[in-house]
Amino acid sequence: MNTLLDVKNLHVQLAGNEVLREVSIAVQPGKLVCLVGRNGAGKTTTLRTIMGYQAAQRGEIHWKGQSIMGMPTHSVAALGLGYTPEGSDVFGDLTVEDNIALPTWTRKTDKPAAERIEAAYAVFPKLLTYLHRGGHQLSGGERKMVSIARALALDPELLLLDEAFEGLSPAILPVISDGLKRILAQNRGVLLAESNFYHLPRFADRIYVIERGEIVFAGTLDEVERDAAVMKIIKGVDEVAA
Ligand SMILES: Nc1ncnc2c1ncn2[C@@H]1O[C@H](COP(=O)(O)OP(=O)(O)OP(=O)(O)O)[C@@H](O)[C@H]1O
Repeated sequence: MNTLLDVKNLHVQLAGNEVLREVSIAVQPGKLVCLVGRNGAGKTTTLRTIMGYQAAQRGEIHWKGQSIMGMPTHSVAALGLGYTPEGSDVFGDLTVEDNIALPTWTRKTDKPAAERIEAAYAVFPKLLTYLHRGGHQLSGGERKMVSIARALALDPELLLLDEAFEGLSPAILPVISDGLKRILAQNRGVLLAESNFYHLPRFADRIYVIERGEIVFAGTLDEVERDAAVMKIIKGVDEVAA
């Protein structure tokens, strides 16, 4: 299967500290790849470096075989990488409808805007029931759905998602999880950074565990669960995140 994103041996220094060391991650179309690690392990830095917000000292980042290392963020996004940062970046003064339409004004693709917007609502159909509500009037879960839908309106082939589940009420977790399934069904890849192992969807295809800037494990969810040493790290993750 074609690899969308191929990160190899990435090193990143921040304020003189080596925050990422030898980080390697691959994501294929229609696959959910999870990067799990405790707070401060390096998940956000990994996603920001891929998106070109953060420079790397060494390593390689390839998108469909082409190096994107050092490319400015707008060029990376134009290639088809969408990013939903941690926390809400929904515009409070805009309606749900306008928040989601925004990327179609700023990024033109081969697909008509209406088709891109339709694909975004297909992931979270519930958003259609409060199209005209302002961003300020949304719950945490609703804001999360809007921010993911907005990234999807860019029509990305890969979505980088930072902490999709953090701080959300238990009732909303399955809604986000179902949305992820629909994103994969649209044949988009997803790279999900998550600090709480127990939030990882069972349908995840591959798990990378990151600890102090290094990938310490890569495998399936079942394989992680069978590895006592890795589970010990993950239990620490859960204690921090709980
Ligand atoms: N701008 C910065 N300057 C210096 N150090 C930084 C900077 N940003 C992050 N760091 C450090 O880099 C390390 C990795 O941070 P990062 O935000 O990538 O972790 P994370 O796994 O995403 O954690 P969280 O879930 O808390 O966001 C941490 O030790 C953090 O303190």
